[in-house]
Amino acid sequence: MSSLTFQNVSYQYDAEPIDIIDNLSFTIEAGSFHSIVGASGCGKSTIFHLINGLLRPKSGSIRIDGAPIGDKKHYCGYMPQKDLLFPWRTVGENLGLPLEIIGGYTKAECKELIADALHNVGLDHCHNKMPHELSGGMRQRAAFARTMLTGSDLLLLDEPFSALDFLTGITMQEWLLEQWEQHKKTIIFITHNVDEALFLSQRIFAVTSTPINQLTTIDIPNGYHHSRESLASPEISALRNDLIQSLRTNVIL
Ligand SMILES: Nc1ncnc2c1ncn2[C@@H]1O[C@H](COP(=O)(O)OP(=O)(O)OP(=O)(O)O)[C@@H](O)[C@H]1O
Repeated sequence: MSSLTFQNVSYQYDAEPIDIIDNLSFTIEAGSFHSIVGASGCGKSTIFHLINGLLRPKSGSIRIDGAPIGDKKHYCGYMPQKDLLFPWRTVGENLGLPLEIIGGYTKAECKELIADALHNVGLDHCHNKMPHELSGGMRQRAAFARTMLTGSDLLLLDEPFSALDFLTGITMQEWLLEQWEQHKKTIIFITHNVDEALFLSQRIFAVTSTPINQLTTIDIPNGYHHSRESLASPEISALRNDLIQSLRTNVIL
């Protein structure tokens, strides 16, 4: 399991004269489920790109288990909003990608790892299918399986269910919780959807300032059952109202 620490991190895009992230510090404990919720364009994906190394902070440090990310390899799996399965590869071949990147696996080992990963997400029968033959929910499960095959303990999930219809979306939320409970990964989940964050998370980081110089922390009470019924409880309803109120102060129109 991996913990993550941002220490005084700042970032601005070269094309933009202003900071997107300004002296931001926070910690995420190993094995936890955090959501980041915030208005469109506030910098949530930028935080992910700083964690996965696509962007480098202008100042400050990002550490995994206490070590700078520059010293680490294959420390996180990243699942973007669009599944980005390669349309010319079968589902099985798509899942094999992270194994090819990491290297060192025999053909037989790859075959077994891919078969296990497909089984884990309920897609045993899809190994030889092309991505366009899958439904939206199946594609997201395949993309999640591919992210799991990075072998990383830290998973960054960027709005993975936002393009799905409502019922598929809530089914996928329940499925993701089961995956988290089973595999004990550290998950950071970006969403615009307040109820999705309340349903899934142990802690929510709300982006309530631009540039992002702090994250407003909302802790979900211990003993919360992560069920649809609990979402309607007075305690969670009060949290929902607080969260919406604080997010509204930062809407960029
Ligand atoms: N490559 C880039 N070059 C310049 N500016 C960028 C770049 N990528 C993002 N930005 C700007 O940085 C800001 C934050 O973008 P980011 O994608 O992190 O926001 P977000 O909160 O993830 O948005 P959304 O919820 O809409 O996906 C936005 O103003 C965006 O226009």
